[in-house]
Amino acid sequence: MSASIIDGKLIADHYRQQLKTQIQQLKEQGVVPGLAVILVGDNHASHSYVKMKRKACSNLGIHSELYLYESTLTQEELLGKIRELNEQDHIHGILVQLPLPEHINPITVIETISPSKDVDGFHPVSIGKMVTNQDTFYSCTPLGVMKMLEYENIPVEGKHVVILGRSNIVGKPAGHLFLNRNATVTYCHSKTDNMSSFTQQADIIVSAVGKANLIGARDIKPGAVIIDVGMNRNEDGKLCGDVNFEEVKEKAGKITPVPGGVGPMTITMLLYNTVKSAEWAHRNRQNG
Ligand SMILES: Nc1nc(=O)c2c([nH]1)NC[C@@H]1CN(c3ccc(C(=O)N[C@@H](CCC(=O)O)C(=O)O)cc3)C=[N+]21
Repeated sequence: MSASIIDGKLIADHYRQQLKTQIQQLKEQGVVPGLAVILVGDNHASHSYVKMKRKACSNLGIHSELYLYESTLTQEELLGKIRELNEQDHIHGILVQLPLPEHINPITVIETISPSKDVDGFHPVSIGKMVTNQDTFYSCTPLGVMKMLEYENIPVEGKHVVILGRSNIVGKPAGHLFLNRNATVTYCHSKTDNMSSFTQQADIIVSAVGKANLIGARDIKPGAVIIDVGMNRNEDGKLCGDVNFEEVKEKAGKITPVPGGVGPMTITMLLYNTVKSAEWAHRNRQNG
């Protein structure tokens, strides 16, 4: 029995259609959702991601502004720009593309973004609300994973979810979103002894490590749901995830490919958070 492949592009399109309707309704009330994207330096991958994000915005009718800076930009200059954008009513989301140059402290930068415009869900206020199961902006990749499972009608409550990786932007928040949905969560990371003994018990595996072929068929339970958040290049320079797809798909129940899995959902959730922010701002203004 071969796994069914979860089509991230198709699911992303489904949610983008929903967003289109919401954006239309906002526009009828005179509100255009606005996203400011800040990119510092000339990291090639960052430029290509930012391009994808802005294209997705323009396809949906979200206003986007790009602020491009040389890597010599000072931290104070960057903070100044963020403070300016915090004050602008037509900007509902501020995204500072990571990674930043060495001389800029990403924690300070993230903390300068107004929590009401933190569409990446990286601000400590957003994280605190997520951990205490309150409504807030959730980190886009973990949120995209949850929305994918929802679309596929994959049950989460009571299931054993094994998260591989504990980064602040993917692994850690993913565990909290699953916990909020009443899953039993195990985190594995670089110091975990015998990782395979955990993954073999998982109903759902979310891998966000960044190591090609980390997960093989022997590491999973038959029928398990495999969500691959890894982004690696294999020997021939092709994009691949953490999972040995060809091998694992013969044993898994459902599996996401790379590319065309979680990636398109990440961008869709950025749009989702931006629209949510515009709706909140509009409602707050109406309620004075
Ligand atoms: N402040 C900030 N917020 C981010 O959300 C953020 C960031 N910084 N820095 C970099 C990472 C990376 N990231 C991706 C988004 C979409 C795809 C994506 O759509 N990938 C496509 C393939 C793209 C390709 O072909 O190269 C896919 O998986 O199908 C990948 C990666 C957002 N990030």
